Parts: sequence; structure tokens; C-alpha cells
Amino acid sequence: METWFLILLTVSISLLLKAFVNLFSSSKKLPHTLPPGPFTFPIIGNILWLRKSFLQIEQIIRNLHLKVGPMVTLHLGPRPSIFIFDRSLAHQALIQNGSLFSNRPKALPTTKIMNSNQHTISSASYGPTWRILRRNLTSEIFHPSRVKSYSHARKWVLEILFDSLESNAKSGESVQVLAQFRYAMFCLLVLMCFGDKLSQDQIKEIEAVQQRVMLSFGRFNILNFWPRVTKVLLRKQWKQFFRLCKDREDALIPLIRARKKAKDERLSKKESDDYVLAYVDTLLDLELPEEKRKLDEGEIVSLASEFLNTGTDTTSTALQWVMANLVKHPYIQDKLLLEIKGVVGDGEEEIKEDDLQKMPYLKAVILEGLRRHPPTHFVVPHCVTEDTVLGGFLVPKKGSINFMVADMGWDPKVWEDPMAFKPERFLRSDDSSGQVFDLTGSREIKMMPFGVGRRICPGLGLALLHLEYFVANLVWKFEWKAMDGDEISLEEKLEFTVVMRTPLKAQISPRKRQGLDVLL
Ligand code: HEM
Repeated sequence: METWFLILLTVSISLLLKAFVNLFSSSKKLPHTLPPGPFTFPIIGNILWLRKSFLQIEQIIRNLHLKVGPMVTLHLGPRPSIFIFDRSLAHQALIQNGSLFSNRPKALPTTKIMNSNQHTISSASYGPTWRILRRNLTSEIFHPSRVKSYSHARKWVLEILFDSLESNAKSGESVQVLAQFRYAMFCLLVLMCFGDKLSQDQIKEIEAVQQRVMLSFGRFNILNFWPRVTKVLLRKQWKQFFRLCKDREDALIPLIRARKKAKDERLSKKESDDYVLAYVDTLLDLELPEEKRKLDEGEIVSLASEFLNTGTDTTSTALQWVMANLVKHPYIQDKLLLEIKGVVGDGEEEIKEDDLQKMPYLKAVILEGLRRHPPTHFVVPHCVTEDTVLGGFLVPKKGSINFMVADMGWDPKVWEDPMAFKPERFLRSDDSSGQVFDLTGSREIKMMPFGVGRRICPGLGLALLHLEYFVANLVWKFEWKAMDGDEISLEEKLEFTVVMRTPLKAQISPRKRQGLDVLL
């Protein structure tokens, strides 16, 4: 074949290929429009948003949604924040395009310091570090057999909770329960995190620091506004912030070192007595794949602190909402009590974890509590790994995306009479196979109190176990009633989670076992 013909053929093919590639890429051009939202003046607008509480912002987003549709953009900071209401768009993003939508935005300066440069599970970018940290937690600590090995801790904490409630019950006065629920959940997580049963004074000291850390997110937010300027103008607040970081280290580092020492001693003795693996033990062994090094002490502090904080308020808030509804609707409490009685019989003092599997109504009560009162109304902000399109709008890499958790669980298209507390709706499974409700939203999202997809809460199973165990035991041990003339208000207030504006105050009295027959 002639050389000139070969050259011509090659040139023609490459021109054709180029034209084809251009045609294809132009059809994939991204739209330039962000989802609709209010116009904001840069800087001034950001300052105005800073002055609003998150519950106020939530209501503003809701009102905008009614006007502009299922996706809303706000300019809360230097970058756009997109909020998604639609369940199928959430499914498209988090389940069908999970790898694209599972990143986290760059942390603000104070959060970056608290989280050891985004070396915690919830703050880490989507990548090898996040994967190894998350896999360590789920496979080492949240594996069902490991969770079972902590059952002694749950029993111990239940006794602490019973003791404090009983002394309140004796006085005949109403009991404000949130602080006691929070403390119970905290004790459990401290034990799973550091292994040993610490003294109650020690636990209270750690709880106080952790509580301050959680509240600091709002308090020190102003420092992130223009760090170079705030470091000069708000020097005192920066000092307070670093003091808090130091206090947290002072509380947690001695426990981490004690655990390391115990581990070294055990290795030298080569004995395995009644040792139960704790979260910190796994962190001491962990190696970061990208940096090829072990975690430093600061990173272990951040991860332990994350473990304690993410699991305490969420679970105790959910527990309070469930118990409030049981006080508000005594017939639901009675129905639950009957189910428990049918499983454990009259003589039992306490409900065991294995019994919980035989209580479908209990599970329905917990699911209804999480649907109607999700402890967090948003997920932790996500961002995409590259500019993309969702619902016909641009989702830019330099922005954040969030999902309206509460609104999805209240969608009247899925839930009849959505604001009512009706556990029965979870007994009528619309799945003909009779399977339990799927919280992971893998086929369809109907509610997402734990998020869905790759960033779904890794503590989901543990949280459900804790809620079932404590609700069942609290109802079995005590009768829960409102004080005479008290109306249980379900109004909300935002703290670290969305809590009851008027905390639950209940009159509790120990149940007389034989008296239960009256209910049958
Ligand atoms: C009722 C209790 C709980 C609720 C409602 C809850 C809810 C959530 C939600 C909504 C997210 C964000 C998901 C997302 O960003 O898409 C999350 C993440 C997370 N939760 Fe929970 N949570 C609960 C209990 C727990 C417990 C007990 C722990 C551990 C002790 C835990 C540890 C975490 C962690 C580490 C993340 C970050 C996951 C990641 O970024 O990959 N949570 N949780």
C-alpha cells in the first residue's frame, strides 16, 4: 500500500476520533446553574447567617423549598451549601453514585485542629485514611461478636441507671431523665473505648470535658471567619480554644497511656486473662496506609473523643424522645409491656439481650421514635469528589451538600399522618417477604436517621441495641407517667442534637410484677 495513502488514512481516522470525542464531551458539559436560593451579598450575607441558629436556618430552608423545589442553595460561608429534600435525589446521590458523593468538605480551622487535621472518621476525606479508620471501628469494635463481649458493661450501666432512678422514684417527685440517660450512654462508651471500669468520678470528669468540646463547635465558630484577623482581634477566644484542646488531652492521654502499658505488660506475660479488647487498643496498633506510620497520641485523642461524642448525645436524645412518647401515649406503653411480659414471664427482674429479638413491637417503637424525632435533622456535610450534576443542577466540588433527614421521615407521600407517633406502621411491612424495615435505604429511602450509603453511621447496630435494651428494661422496671396536669410537649430545641425544648419530666414508680396480670 502506498505510504501517502497510509498517512491520509491515519490522519482521517484521528480527525474522526477527535470529532467524536468532542461531540461526546460537549454532550457531557455540566450546567452552570446551582440549585435556586436567595441572593446573598458576600461577607455581609455570611455575617448575617452566622447570627442565626441552625433551627432558624432549617426553617428558612424549608420555606425556600416550598417556593423553589427539592434542591436549595444557601451561601452560609464562602462556598455554596446545597440542601436536598427529595428522597429519590438522595438515593441517586448517596446510593447510586456513592463514590462521588461521599467526600467531606475541607474542615474549618478550629474543627481541623480538634480533629487532628481531619484524621477522624467523620471528618476524613473519602479515601484510604477514612477507609482504614472506619474499617477498624466496624470490624474490630462493632462486629456482632465483639459487641456481645461488652454485654457486662450494659448490665453494669443499667444497674447504675436503675439505682439513680429508684432513688428519685422513692422521693415521689418527678424525674428529669435526660442527664441520667446521657450519663448512662457515656459510661458505656467510655468502657468500650478504654476497657476498664473507671470510677464514676473519673467518668464524670471526662464527660464534663467532652461536653465542653461539643458545645465549642458553635461557640468558637466565629474564630473561623477570618483566622488571620481573629488571631489578632480575638486572641482571648483563641487562647480559650487551645485551653480546651489541652484539657481534652489531659483527660484522655493518661487513659491511653495506661492502656498501652497494660498491653505491653500483657504481651510480655503472654497471658490472656479476662481481657476485653477496647477501641483504644485497636488504635494503638493501627497504621495509616498513605503516610505509612502509626497514629500519634493526638490523633488517638481525637478518635477516642469522636467515639464518645458521636455515640452519646445521639443515642440519649433518641432515648428521651421515645420515653416521652411512651409517657404521652400510655396505651403504647401498655402494649409494649404486654409484649415484654409475653417473652420474659413475670419472674424476671431484667430483660436479657437475647430476648430483644423476640419483640417486634419494641423494634417498631424505636423505629417510630427515630422517624418522628431523628436526633440530627441533617447528616454531617458531604461534598462531591468532582463537579457533577444532580436533579439538573450543578453540584460543585467546592461546596457542600446536605440532606434533610427529618423532612424525609415526615414525607406524607410515604408516611400516613406523618407527625403522629404510631409504631404500628412498622408492623405493617409493605415488603411481602415480611422483612424488617430497611434503614440502609439500599432500594429506596423512606427515612434516613443514620444517613445512608458509604458514610452511613457505623454505630447504627450498636445504637439500636442500646435503645432496645434500655427502653425495654426501663418499661419493665418502672411505670412511666406524666405529673398530674403536665402536658408532654414535643417542641424541639437544637443543642448538639435536636432535643426536647421542655426536657422530659416523668413520675416513675417501680412495677409490681403480679399487678401486670391486670393488663392481660
Ligand atoms: C441513635 C443514635 C445515632 C444516630 C441517630 C446517628 C446518626 C448519624 C448520622 C446522621 C451520621 C452522618 C451520616 C452521613 O454523614 O451521611 C452519623 C455518622 C457517624 N456516626 Fe452516628 N448516629 C448514632 C449513634 C452512633 C454511635 C453509637 C456511634 C459510635 C459510637 C456513632 C458513630 C458515628 C461515626 C463515627 C460517624 C461518621 C461516619 C463516616 O463519616 O464515615 N454514631 N451518625
